[in-house]
Amino acid sequence: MELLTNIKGLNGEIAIPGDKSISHRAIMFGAIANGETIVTNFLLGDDCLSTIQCFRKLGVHIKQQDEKVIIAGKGFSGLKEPAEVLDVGNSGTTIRLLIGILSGLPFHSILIGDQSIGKRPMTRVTKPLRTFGAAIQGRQNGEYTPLSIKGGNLSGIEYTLQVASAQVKSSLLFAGLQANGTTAIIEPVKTRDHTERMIKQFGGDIEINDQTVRLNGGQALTGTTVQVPGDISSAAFFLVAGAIMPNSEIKLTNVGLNPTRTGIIEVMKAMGANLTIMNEEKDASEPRGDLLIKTSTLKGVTIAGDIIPRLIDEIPIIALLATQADGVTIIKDAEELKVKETNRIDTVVKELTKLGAVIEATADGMIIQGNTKLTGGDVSSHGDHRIGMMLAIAAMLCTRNVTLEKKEAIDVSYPTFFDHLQSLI
Ligand SMILES: O=C(O)C1=C[C@@H](OP(=O)(O)O)[C@@H](O)[C@H](O)C1
Ligand SMILES: C=C(OP(=O)(O)O)C(=O)O
Repeated sequence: MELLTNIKGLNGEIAIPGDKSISHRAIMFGAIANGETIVTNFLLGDDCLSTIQCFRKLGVHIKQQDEKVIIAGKGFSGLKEPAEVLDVGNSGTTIRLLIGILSGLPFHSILIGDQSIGKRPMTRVTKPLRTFGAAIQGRQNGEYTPLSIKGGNLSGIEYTLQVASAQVKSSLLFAGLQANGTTAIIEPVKTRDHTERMIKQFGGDIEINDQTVRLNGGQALTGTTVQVPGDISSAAFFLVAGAIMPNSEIKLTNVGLNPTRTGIIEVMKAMGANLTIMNEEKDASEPRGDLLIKTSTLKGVTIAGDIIPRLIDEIPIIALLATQADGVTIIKDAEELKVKETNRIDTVVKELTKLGAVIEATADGMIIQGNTKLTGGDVSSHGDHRIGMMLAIAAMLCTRNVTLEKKEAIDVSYPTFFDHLQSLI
């Protein structure tokens, strides 16, 4: 598609669509709890729709009407052996969390996904889940899909995460809920805590002590109402757009502000962004508020260490932000970018370079020169939603034509992205 270029300002207000991580988990907890769960502001992205389809194949009755989803939960024991293969599409969250759920269930299931999923590492979950007692097979000893799982009879374990990953932590917590005894997960670096919050919201008991999360198996959860806040990872594209475009002022409403996700706000403020948080609701099960962003004068920073998991999905758009700041920006400790929908170090560097950015890949991140003029060219999302959206924002600063290949990838997390962008012009 031809992207919009040469834009002179963005103004208006956007209600950011539901959070992807929370939408997935709302379906999963709704399915394993007893009784009805009602989810509002559910994200209608392809990834979350894949989660719904998988749980339907596991025998769960799920009614979806636009952003409202009603799940008839019957507990873990209400899940039935699927007669068909479970297809997670492009969704890493769906597959890794589902493996944890299926590990506790006494039946056989097969999990597949798209080409990108076929390259993403699964040993990070399959190895500790085997220690719980699950039988899991797959290519390269359980590293890659297709995976086959025969679960049941789990015993709780104590496990220190080898990578900072909320998907691994959550997968093991789902297994722990079904295991005999106690499960303890130790996180060297804190990652998003939506699973822990939702266990409490569904009436479960979970102890969080510094960086150790502990729960007992055999707990019964109860269905509830989940009001999904807007996704800060989606808001990030418009935060950056508002900051780097001239004559801009954008209000983003109902954005999730869970502290394990707000690294982008801290980095933008450190870079000098004219960003204000308004109408904060701190006491909700998931904190939320509105964000106001205005055209900003920015400076380069170093982004490294414990903040990385708190902004991991925002790094492609932060790279674009850095091209418009004064000075150099260095991103370190972000090797995990290599195992996302694409190798996001390579795809960011390759595609932004085509548009005129000066950016260099390093072993664990990138080095971005600031104050660069973006020109134009033919770019591709490589099938990665976050790369596609970042390029669409970059194009608005370009002086020549920009075409985007594989724009449909954006439907994974933000199907209304282009409508929202257009509404600001
Ligand atoms: O738990 C989650 O919902 C997610 C965790 C992160 O992945 P990792 O756990 O692999 O870091 C993130 O990149 C992904 O988009 C969603
Ligand atoms: C990495 C992402 O998602 P997932 O791991 O669920 O595919 C993402 O949304 O950026």
